Amino acid sequence: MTLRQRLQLYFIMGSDDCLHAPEQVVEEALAGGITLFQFREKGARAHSDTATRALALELQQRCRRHDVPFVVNDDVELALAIGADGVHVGQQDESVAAIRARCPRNFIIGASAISREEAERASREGADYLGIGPVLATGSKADAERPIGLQGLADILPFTGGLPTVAIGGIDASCCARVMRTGVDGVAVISAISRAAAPRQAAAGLKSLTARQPAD
Ligand SMILES: Cc1ncc(COP(=O)(O)OP(=O)(O)O)c(N)n1
Ligand SMILES: Cc1nc(C(=O)O)sc1CCOP(=O)(O)O
Ligand SMILES: [Mg+2]
Repeated sequence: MTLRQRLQLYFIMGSDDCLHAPEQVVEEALAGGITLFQFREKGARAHSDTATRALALELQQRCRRHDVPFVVNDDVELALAIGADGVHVGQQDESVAAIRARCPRNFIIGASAISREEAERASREGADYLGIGPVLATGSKADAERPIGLQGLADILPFTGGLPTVAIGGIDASCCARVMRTGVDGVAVISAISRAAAPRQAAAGLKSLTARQPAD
């Protein structure tokens, strides 16, 4: 599967995001068909460093068993130390160029963009994919910027240098199909799966809503 295909249903999660045990939520999300996972241990109830590493290793094992790549948010050192498949960084994090210079060749580097300029820079610096948003209002990121909306998302897409893209921020089953019609390769979600009463069914529902039809 190509990275573009891997972005179809990108689940992001840390212990602070979950209604149930994180291991259980990830297991259900994997069973429901997520195609990429990002470990994002942030927030008031986030684990200590030691517990974070232990949880990362546990979740990584589960992703491996389902052949789903495991990406770490922000923490390049943790990602390299545990042999993660990649890292996702935003504008406040280490630059894509600096990470590219010190990481293995096949290491996935994802970058956030909320504007044409940020998308162009990330592409120039060697990012492998872009997370574009917030598209809609989100309750999962305390310092999120103002949402750009579906039109804002569509306006950025011509300036991604052909990189694979994923939309993020406030996406759930009610808007997923509309988001996909902008032309992104997939959606990245936290709460639509992590706070669902039944994460497996939630993931499976999103998976079918993000599936490309042959004519697309
Ligand atoms: C796929 C994806 N897109 C965007 C983000 C946001 O990254 P960032 O702006 O660095 O914010 P934090 O997630 O670090 O709070 C993401 N994590 N994943
Ligand atoms: C982690 C993150 N990054 C965003 C960005 O726009 O860069 S929005 C976001 C939170 C996404 O969570 P939910 O699916 O619950 O809205
Ligand atoms: Mg970050």
